[in-house]
Amino acid sequence: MQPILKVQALSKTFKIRDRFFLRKKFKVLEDISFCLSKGETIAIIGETGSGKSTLAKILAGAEVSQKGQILLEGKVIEDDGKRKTSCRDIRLIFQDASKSLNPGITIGKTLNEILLMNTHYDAAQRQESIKNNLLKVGLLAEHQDYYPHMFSGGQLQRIALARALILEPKVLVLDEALSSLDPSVRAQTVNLLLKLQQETGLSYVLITHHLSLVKHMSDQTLVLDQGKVIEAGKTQALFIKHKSKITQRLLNC
Ligand SMILES: Nc1ncnc2c1ncn2[C@@H]1O[C@H](COP(=O)(O)OP(=O)(O)OP(=O)(O)O)[C@@H](O)[C@H]1O
Repeated sequence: MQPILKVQALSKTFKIRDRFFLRKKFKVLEDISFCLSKGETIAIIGETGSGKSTLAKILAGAEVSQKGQILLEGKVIEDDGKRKTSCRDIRLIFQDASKSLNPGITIGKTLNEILLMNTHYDAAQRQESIKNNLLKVGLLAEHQDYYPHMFSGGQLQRIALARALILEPKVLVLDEALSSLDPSVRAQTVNLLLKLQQETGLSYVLITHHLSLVKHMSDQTLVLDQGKVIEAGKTQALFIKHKSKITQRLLNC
């Protein structure tokens, strides 16, 4: 079966200045490759600074790579640093949902603007889509009239999810998206994500420091160290048998 997402030899270099203000190149990702099937989850783990968030941003089109390809359903969407299509099929959710919401406008308006910019829906269709998406993530239709400060942390993460889902993406990239939630809200959100995955065949790229989430949610796991893949495989197998000391250290956390 053709993978929904295929990443081939993706590399990224940042230009930085060292302490003597000299220009230096810093390789943050080197030759990253993986495949993700429809309805599957891949976890990306690694020590701090290993390049996980940079990879998440590149996948979602918020940052560009320098080399390598990203293919979605067999079609090249990024080729050696050139993004070919819009990023509505791969959506990113990060840790603090409130930071990405405009505090001055209601949730309904935020969702409506996304639909206005990305679809040809008329007003009635947009209203229907907003209502359905809020219900899909376990919120109420009335919540569209609320402002971001009127929600709890868990509800804000659900809004981030509704905002990501409203354009019917194929892949969701969850960059520590569940980390700031307290354990019971996190468990509810995980169940919601798994239910959505079962119902719609969504695929997830899960970036997290929480090993219990990796075990519970992911089919395969990729271990990054200093921008390189040092180990990859089926999650269950990787937890039982791994070769690298870094993986050992991460799994013992
Ligand atoms: N825009 C940038 N310019 C220069 N260096 C950057 C930039 N963004 C990230 N980096 C560097 O790239 C490296 C990887 O950062 P990244 O945020 O991808 O790591 P991470 O694995 O997500 O870390 P964490 O687990 O702490 O979130 C870090 O050394 C970081 O300082």
